[in-house]
Amino acid sequence: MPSPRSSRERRAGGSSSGRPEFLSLVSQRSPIPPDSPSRRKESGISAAAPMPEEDCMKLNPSFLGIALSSLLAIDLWASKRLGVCAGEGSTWGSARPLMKVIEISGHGIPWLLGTFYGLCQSDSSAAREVLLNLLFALLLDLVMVAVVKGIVKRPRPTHNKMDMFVTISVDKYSFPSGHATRAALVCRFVLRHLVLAIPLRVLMVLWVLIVSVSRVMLGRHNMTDVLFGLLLGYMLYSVVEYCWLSPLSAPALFALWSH
Ligand SMILES: CC(C)=CCC/C(C)=C/COP(=O)(O)O
Repeated sequence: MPSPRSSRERRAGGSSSGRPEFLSLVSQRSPIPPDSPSRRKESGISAAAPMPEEDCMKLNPSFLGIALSSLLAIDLWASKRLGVCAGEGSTWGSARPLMKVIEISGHGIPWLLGTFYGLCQSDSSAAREVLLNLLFALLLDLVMVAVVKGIVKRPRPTHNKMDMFVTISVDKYSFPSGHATRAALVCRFVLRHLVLAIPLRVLMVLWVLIVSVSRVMLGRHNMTDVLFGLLLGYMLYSVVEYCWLSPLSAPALFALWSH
């Protein structure tokens, strides 16, 4: 009965130097190209099963790939540690009701209803213009967040309890945080278009920070979801400013709201 070693050698072409790990050394001296059919036969590698390219890439991950995976690992780890209000039994579980009030302050429904109500009640054309654009900004934000969530499909953190007030189907995904985009967008909008005293302006910025931090503390999001959300909301404001609706650019819309 042949020994396992000798049968392995026969498969490899009868020589131990035919083992694939020695091929690079052999090919330095041999005139036969390393990927020629005879070399493959010698090494026992089937011509019908070439080494998949993606396997080679896994062995040589790019610097960017390593940096991204490390960032995501740190993000998951830190977000889990910061999710101190994720459940009633969590470290800061008693602060959960307060966090949920903060959550509602950045929810789309109160902002949409409030803006719509203001629009119906306003009797100055300047106020109507600002509120109509705020309504446009809120709707644009909802659509953009839904599109990105639907494309990225990043699941919510495992420690999140899905007990949020009114959600839509894409809200099972976490990237980006809709609350963070809305808070950043509304903050830029309000600071630009409302004449507010300095303490109120500071309060507005604080509200954005509190809403953002509360998303991670509630366990709803990872930190990168919130950071990207803030960036997206900030940029969306520039789009709103660029597409600003006025009685000149959208007369039909303004005719709808004039009493
Ligand atoms: C139903 C409407 C009008 C808005 C949904 C608002 C909502 C639940 C967003 C999700 O926010 P996060 O992504 O921050 O969890």
